[in-house]
Amino acid sequence: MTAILRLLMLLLLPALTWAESLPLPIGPAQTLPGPYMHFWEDPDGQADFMDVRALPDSAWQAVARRDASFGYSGSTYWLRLDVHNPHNRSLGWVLLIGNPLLDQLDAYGLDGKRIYRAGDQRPFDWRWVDHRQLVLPLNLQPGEQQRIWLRMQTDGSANLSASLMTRDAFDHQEQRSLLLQGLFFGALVAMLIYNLSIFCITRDRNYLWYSLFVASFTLYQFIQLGFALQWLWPNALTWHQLSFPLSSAMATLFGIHFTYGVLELDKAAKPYRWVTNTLKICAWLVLGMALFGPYAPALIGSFVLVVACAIAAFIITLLRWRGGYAAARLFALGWFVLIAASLASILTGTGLLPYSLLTLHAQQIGGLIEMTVFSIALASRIRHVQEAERLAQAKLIDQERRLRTEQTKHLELQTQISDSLEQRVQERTATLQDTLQQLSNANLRLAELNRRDGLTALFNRQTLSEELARACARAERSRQSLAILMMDLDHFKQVNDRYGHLAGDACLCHAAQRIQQRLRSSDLLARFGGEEFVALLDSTDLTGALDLAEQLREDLAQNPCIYQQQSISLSLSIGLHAGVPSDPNCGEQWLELADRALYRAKASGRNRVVSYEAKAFNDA
Ligand SMILES: Nc1nc2c(ncn2[C@@H]2O[C@H](COP(=O)(O)OP(=O)(O)OP(=O)(O)O)[C@@H](O)[C@H]2O)c(=O)[nH]1
Repeated sequence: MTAILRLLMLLLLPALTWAESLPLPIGPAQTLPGPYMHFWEDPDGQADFMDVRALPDSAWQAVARRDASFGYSGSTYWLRLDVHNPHNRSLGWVLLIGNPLLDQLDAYGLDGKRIYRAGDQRPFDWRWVDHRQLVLPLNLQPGEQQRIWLRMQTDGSANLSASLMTRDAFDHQEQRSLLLQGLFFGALVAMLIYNLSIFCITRDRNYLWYSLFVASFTLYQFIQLGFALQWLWPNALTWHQLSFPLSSAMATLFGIHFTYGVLELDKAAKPYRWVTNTLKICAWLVLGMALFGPYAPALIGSFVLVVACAIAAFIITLLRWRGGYAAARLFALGWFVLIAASLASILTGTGLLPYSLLTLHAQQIGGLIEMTVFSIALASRIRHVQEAERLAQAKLIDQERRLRTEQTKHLELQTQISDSLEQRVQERTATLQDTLQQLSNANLRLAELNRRDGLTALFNRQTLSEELARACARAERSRQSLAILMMDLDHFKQVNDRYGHLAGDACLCHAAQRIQQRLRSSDLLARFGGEEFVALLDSTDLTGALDLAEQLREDLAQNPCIYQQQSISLSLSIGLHAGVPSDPNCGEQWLELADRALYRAKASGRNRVVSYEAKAFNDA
């Protein structure tokens, strides 16, 4: 009976045990081993494998979820997993730990007594399989059951992200994964080169900040996905540890610079700049912490910074958008995607979000979308800047055109003013010249009038004196004869008395006219005073002078003055002197001699001509 019971127990034991054991999958499917796992937390991390094996079942707790995720506690976690091969052949399986940032992962029970030791704080060549993630090979014979113990210790997210699959399924998934990762990093590198090229061409610093942002984000992803330890620094473990928060903080810092520049916050209100500067300081603090501080706070600090900056950038972008900055629309979308992706990634890391391909690669997908959106936004910004430049240029051309029109108008006006000024000056000059001419003519007339007698229009006595002096000098020089006739109307007082003064004036004019018309144009006739006239005869000798004087006397005697139908008879007494002057200043003297001859004519009975002769006048 006991033997039968023992046999039954032996037969049932695998079935009972298999109830808690994970059947190894077959085909392309992969299994998440979480629900079959139990864990024991070792806060001090002091327990060794023997201690853990000796733990009672009651010490173990079921993970009870598809992935084993314990957040950022810093404890060491032991996990226990029973697997069995329910198939009739051995396929070769892989337990893939999809979190390459686990500091240490030890596995017991994989391959006899060999202990699998790996993690990103262990040299890369310790790994059994040369892979960026932690790949634990499993080989179970048909019907075989095996218990695996995993020891997980990390300062980062204690998230196992384990999945179980056949070796073939793993190889297949790996090919697909590498293709996607290649596309992902290829896209990032293309964006980096594209934006760097634009920076080199345009010298717009926003493209440099964005390029640095993309470069840091690419490095961050390269580290997070395990490529960096595999390919870049397989043995630089300390650097590898700090490089993760460092690259995250760098990406954030460059993202802040990029946002600041691209949203033109230097032109925006002060609070925008305060917020940005505070975030920059925080980014530098996290950078310092990553380089010189403990890992876990630096890592959490970098995550908090990413979320804070993404939220701040999102809000600032929205405000700028509302403020009329149209280019902010696409940036807002980019930041929103980054926030969602970062939150999903961080929440997965803390275990609050369940493990899935989407949550595992949320940051990659979000980052790629965000980078693409930013690139589009930057490209549209180029168009915006070009459009603004075109408008500014058009405005400038318009302003220049208007300026030229104004200039032309101004020039025209200036020409008009200058023309009219010139015309006015010419007119004024002409008027002035005319006035001057008139003045000169008036002066000439005045001078002429000054030389004439007002009543008879004959030369006056003053002119006679001047001309007499010139004539004497001329005659003396040329040895030509000169004659002076002094004429006086006889009994003119009686004329005045009888006919009146006006009649007397008319008689004076009549006599002047009669005498003038008998003289040559070169002779000069002047009114000497009252009813006396003097004639100055150039180149005339005594005979010629006596002859002319006689003609004058006779002419006046025969031609009375007719005044108001009255005939007024007039007679003329003439005294003369002629000869070649021996002294150029003989004028006044000769005048006196002619006057003396006139006196003699008057005394001799009037109406006669008497010539001055020295002998006859007792002057010899
Ligand atoms: N109407 C007029 N009379 C004048 C002018 N000048 C002088 N007489 C006059 O001429 C007269 C000159 O008179 P007298 O000197 O006595 O000479 P006379 O009467 O001509 O006598 P004799 O010369 O001796 O023949 C005066 O009555 C003057 O008033 C003048 O401009 N107009």
